[in-house]
Amino acid sequence: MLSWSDSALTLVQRLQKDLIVSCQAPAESPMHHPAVIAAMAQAAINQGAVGVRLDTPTHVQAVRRQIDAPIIGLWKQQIPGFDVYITPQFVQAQAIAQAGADIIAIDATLRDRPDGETVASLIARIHHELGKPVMADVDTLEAAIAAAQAGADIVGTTLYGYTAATQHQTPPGFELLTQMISAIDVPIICEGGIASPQMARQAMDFGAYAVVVGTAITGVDLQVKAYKTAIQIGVNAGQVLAEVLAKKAVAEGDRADSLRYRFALFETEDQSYRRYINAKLDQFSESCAEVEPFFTAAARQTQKPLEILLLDEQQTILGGLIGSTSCWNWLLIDFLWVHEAHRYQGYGRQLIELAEQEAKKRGCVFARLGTFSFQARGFYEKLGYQVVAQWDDYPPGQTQYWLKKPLS
Ligand SMILES: CC(=O)N[C@H](C=O)[C@@H](O)[C@H](O)[C@H](O)COP(=O)(O)O
Repeated sequence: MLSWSDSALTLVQRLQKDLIVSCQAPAESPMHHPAVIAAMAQAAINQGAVGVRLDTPTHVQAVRRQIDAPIIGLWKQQIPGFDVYITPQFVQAQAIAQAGADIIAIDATLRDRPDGETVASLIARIHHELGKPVMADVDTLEAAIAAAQAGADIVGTTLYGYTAATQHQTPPGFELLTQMISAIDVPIICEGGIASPQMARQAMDFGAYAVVVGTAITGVDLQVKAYKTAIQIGVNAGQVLAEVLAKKAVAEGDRADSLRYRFALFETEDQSYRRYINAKLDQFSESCAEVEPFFTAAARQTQKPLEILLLDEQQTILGGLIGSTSCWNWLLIDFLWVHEAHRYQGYGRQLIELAEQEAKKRGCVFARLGTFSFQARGFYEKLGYQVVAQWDDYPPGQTQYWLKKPLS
């Protein structure tokens, strides 16, 4: 009789040198329905995909009823206080296995995990208690090596570009893929950001064991949005032009080539001109090779709000810090306020320190903020911030200061 690890091997071998289709949809989309996911999975298998990758037990169950091909199952769950979200705990792995998945995908990044579990202990439990092979989704080479040592049956580049450690990278992670292939002896699947058949071919040429493609094949919502945005920039350009021509010019003249130009002063609530000029400048920045990865839409989408409130027992807001962590590893503090009855008790300091701690967890290396001469420059300086610029007479009679602090 075959042991479970022999049958796991046979199962993994069914994926070799071929295409796996990820059939997932955003929770708020009408596509996020078991019947729709099952139809997508069936269509993928009918066209020759060797396996599918699915989120949630309900979807795994619906697809299992229809297809025999290997299912890589996962369950995305946000656990408060933790960033790992792909099957973060054993309970989700168990539910996914019971729903009929053949391989369980887990987050195997080096980030903190709930339940005092480690990647190694989770893999061991999935192997021994559920009898299923594990696909370890990673972001870095270190995580890949650790996952392989922990007994992962497959390692995937899935989380490259999606974690603080890799937020400046844009999938597909071909470089990571090749590093993983030379460093570890476990099948490596290239997953994430494969946007065309040519890219899938490229991943195979780099030595991937198999390729998982999601959005480019089944991501109706994201694809429509991307097409729409691209078209919209053009449409806005047309609108901008029409409206510029219709506006009263504040200056006009003749160019050397005898074409007329005009400058139109806009006073409008409409944000489309602002967005248009912004998008054009971003296009320029993306075209500068040395900074291109920092300006891609995917990189900029990694900017995350960071908001901390100080509340009393009745949940009344006594203070707060509002900011964000930028995609370029900076903590940006926009506002800090503490109710006047509660000042000078260390709450402001705590808000800043908590924000810095969280920002460091997200990989930030600097913090920046602005303050006015009538506000709290001394307070920030005591916390290690240094003035790097100032605007005098802004507002009249006052000065605005910009301060910076290294977070290391
Ligand atoms: C990062 C993350 O949460 N990835 C998820 C993992 O299951 C899915 O949302 C992706 O669609 C899947 O990895 C396939 O990638 P792409 O859709 O780029 O082909």
